[in-house]
Amino acid sequence: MSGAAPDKAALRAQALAARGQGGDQEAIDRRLIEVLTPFAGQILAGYWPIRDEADPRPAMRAHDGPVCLPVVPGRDVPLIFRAWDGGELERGSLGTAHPPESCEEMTPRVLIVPMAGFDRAGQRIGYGGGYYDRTLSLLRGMGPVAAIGCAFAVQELPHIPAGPYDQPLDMIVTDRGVIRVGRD
Ligand SMILES: Nc1nc2c(c(=O)[nH]1)N(C=O)[C@@H](CNc1ccc(C(=O)N[C@@H](CCC(=O)O)C(=O)O)cc1)CN2
Ligand SMILES: Nc1ncnc2c1ncn2[C@@H]1O[C@H](COP(=O)(O)OP(=O)(O)OP(=O)(O)O)[C@@H](O)[C@H]1O
Repeated sequence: MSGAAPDKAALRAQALAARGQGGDQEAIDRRLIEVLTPFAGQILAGYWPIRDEADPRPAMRAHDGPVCLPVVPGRDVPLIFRAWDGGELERGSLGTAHPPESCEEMTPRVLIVPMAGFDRAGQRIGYGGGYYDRTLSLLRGMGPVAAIGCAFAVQELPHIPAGPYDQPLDMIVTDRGVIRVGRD
């Protein structure tokens, strides 16, 4: 292995281990709320954190507009999103929590995207299901979408090799700053 580029599984394991160190959650809250201000009135997709993921819920609660959460409808298909008004959630099979079927399905215009790892070019690694790649590809085909990655700064990796399906992020918010992809 020496000299070879680390593969995605190794990068994912490295970033997830680093995630355990955590970071300044309040700094993430502040920055997320700030970058979301221009999206007032638009539909925001957040996520319900699993284990020690950075928590986007304070920013979701502060959003001035409709908020929805992802639902996994099955393997190898895009996520769908259901309205979340602070009500009860159901447990999903992958350790997720999502609104019940009675909640309206929505098409978000801005998404806070969970990440295992990221790099400064806006490439991201998730849990490996390809869910956000498929979802962003679909949404971007329908109109303008802002994908905002959210993670602790310790989850940054020097370089993530981009595959053909990988959808880059537009912005990354960490406890140490905001990375505006393509504008730094
Ligand atoms: N909070 C959150 N919600 C999300 C995602 C995510 O990454 N984070 N997803 C992003 O695609 C989708 C769900 N996809 C997932 C794919 C795999 C696993 C998974 O491997 N779960 C492990 C636990 C991992 C851990 O705790 O660190 C498991 O259930 O064993 C979870 C979600 C939609 N919702
Ligand atoms: N639009 C797509 N069409 C077909 N296959 C796809 C698409 N997007 C991703 N995939 C496949 O999904 C698999 C997982 O992709 P990847 O490792 O990039 O997931 P991830 O970004 O870590 O996961 P997630 O987005 O769920 O957090 C890969 O085999 C990839 O080829």
